[in-house]
Amino acid sequence: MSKILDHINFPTDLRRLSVEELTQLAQELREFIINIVATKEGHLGASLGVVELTIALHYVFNTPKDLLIWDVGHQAYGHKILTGRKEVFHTNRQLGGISGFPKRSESEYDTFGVGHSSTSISAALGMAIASQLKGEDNHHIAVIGDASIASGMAFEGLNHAGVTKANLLVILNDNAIGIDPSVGALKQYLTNVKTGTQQQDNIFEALNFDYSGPIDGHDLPKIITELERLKTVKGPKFLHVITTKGKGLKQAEEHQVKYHSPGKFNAVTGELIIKSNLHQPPKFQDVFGYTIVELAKQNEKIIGITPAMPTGSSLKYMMDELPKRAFDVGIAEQHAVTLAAGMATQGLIPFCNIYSTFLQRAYDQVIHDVALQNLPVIFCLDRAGLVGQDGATHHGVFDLVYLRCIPNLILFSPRNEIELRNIMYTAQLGLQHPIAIRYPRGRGTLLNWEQDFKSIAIGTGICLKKGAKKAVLSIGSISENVSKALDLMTKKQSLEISHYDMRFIKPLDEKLLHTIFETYDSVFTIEDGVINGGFGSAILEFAAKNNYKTSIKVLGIDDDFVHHGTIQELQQQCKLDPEHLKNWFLN
Ligand SMILES: Cc1ncc(C[n+]2csc(CCOP(=O)(O)OP(=O)(O)O)c2C)c(N)n1
Ligand SMILES: CC(=O)[C@@H](O)[C@H](O)COP(=O)(O)O
Ligand SMILES: [Mg+2]
Repeated sequence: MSKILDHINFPTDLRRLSVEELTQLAQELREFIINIVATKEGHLGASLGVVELTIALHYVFNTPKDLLIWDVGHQAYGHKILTGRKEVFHTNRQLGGISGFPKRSESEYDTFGVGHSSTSISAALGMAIASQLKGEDNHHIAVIGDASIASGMAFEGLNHAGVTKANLLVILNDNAIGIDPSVGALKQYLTNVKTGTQQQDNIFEALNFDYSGPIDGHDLPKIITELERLKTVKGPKFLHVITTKGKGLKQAEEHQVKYHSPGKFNAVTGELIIKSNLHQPPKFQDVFGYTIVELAKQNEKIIGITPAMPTGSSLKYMMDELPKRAFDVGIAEQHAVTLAAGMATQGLIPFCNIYSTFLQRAYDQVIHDVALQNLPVIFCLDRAGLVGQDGATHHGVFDLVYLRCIPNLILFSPRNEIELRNIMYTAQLGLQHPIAIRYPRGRGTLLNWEQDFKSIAIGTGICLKKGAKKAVLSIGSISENVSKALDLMTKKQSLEISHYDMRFIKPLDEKLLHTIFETYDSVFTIEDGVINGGFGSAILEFAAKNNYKTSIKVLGIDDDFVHHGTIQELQQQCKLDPEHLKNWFLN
């Protein structure tokens, strides 16, 4: 039987349908998303939850003239499929395929590039003010989730919008969960609104928004009627919509955390296709999670902090075992950093775990609140380096550069699980400075990683392999590719090359560097971050300062954004895979 979706490529097509047909389309769109995500992987629950809302928005509003902005954008799969990308949706997040997030270069319907949360209200307000100034009468709609609206940036946008006459509609997609359960007082407020037990004034009305809702976000006719009404209301408007994350797939509704981004699953039954963990090295995240619990049981000053990523970072283990000492503060990176700083002033030892890419949002807090006051906060920067399919918005490739320039901050990158454990151990023994420990997404290399702790002397690198002529200096887990590159060489070739794991980008092991520059004809540096200002730059600066004339080749990520693909594919693209490294070292 022919499907309605077969005939829908753009919103103009769906605007010809009856409301009954739209309901059928919603069913088909869900199936389409499920079928493709089941094999290609990606974010699932969020897109399933907004199927009706997506259809209603494109039905009622004149997109792309009316500007629609999806916050984070992980929920925009339906939007992509209905705006010209149905035929290429199977390439979602794959190398050379479409992005998992809205992206301006991909479609005129993607009005704003997203990936990091809570930007939609500011962006939509900016567009609305621009339209006003240009004398245009189009609509501007920000769709934001209940976890994302609790972030500082979103509040800043609401605060400004409320004193404008901008033609702005903020739609709160409230499914009462982020990746993990939503947290905080605003979440409680929204629950009270939903259950009718809210006693105080409506927050959004108090901020001068025309508030409506809460309405059932799966009731298509109701949403359409409400959006039609809102189209006629002037100034800033706020619609509160209640949805179910994972709607339409039983397992995704019942296990919303897991099905946020479930990996491969059976499209018919919803069952996950689970890869065995047996005889596999652990994920760095789990090493962090188990180690912090182990250390915290011995040292009562240790605190764990995550801004909204307890499952992803594995801080969840500590939250389960030591709930009074582990905090999920919601999507609030800036707050997480300054909260840690406050705790450190009182003698606590905060481990503040933040994805490298999301720490970008708390840069001033790292400098002003932590480093300037030299407070011994321990930053654990997860997802450092290339992260894979999330792509350009999420790669943690800038941290070495943006952290290296900050006085007082120690910067370390473990090459393996044991080094991660040992630096965590060392850090909680009592450092005189803050430290950032950056490690990658995914598995390490060791099966026997649960060894007794040994402290690491700050500012020391180590030699992993001795050779005669050339020295390769690596930082962090990319060291594994260097070892593999050496394995690809003939014995004679490999005998020429030494390999050092410098471990600390700051302070550099200057004693070791003097030995290296006095010994070898040429030096290679390698890092899984951008090279303009990172580890290689630090080595170049050292060599220049000390008048070494040795040839230095800096390997890493060029001055460009890296898009999506598997980590292996992207390493090849950046010429950081073992084969390319071998060629660099031999030529
Ligand atoms: C600044 C920032 N911090 C953290 C994240 C990771 N993250 C992506 S989606 C998400 C939860 C979003 O929840 P919500 O806004 O409620 O949307 P839902 O997934 O429920 O639709 C989080 C924490 C992010 N993308 N950006
Ligand atoms: C949309 C978003 O920001 C998160 O869902 C992110 O994709 C999580 O990344 P990990 O899968 O690496 O935890
Ligand atoms: Mg939510």
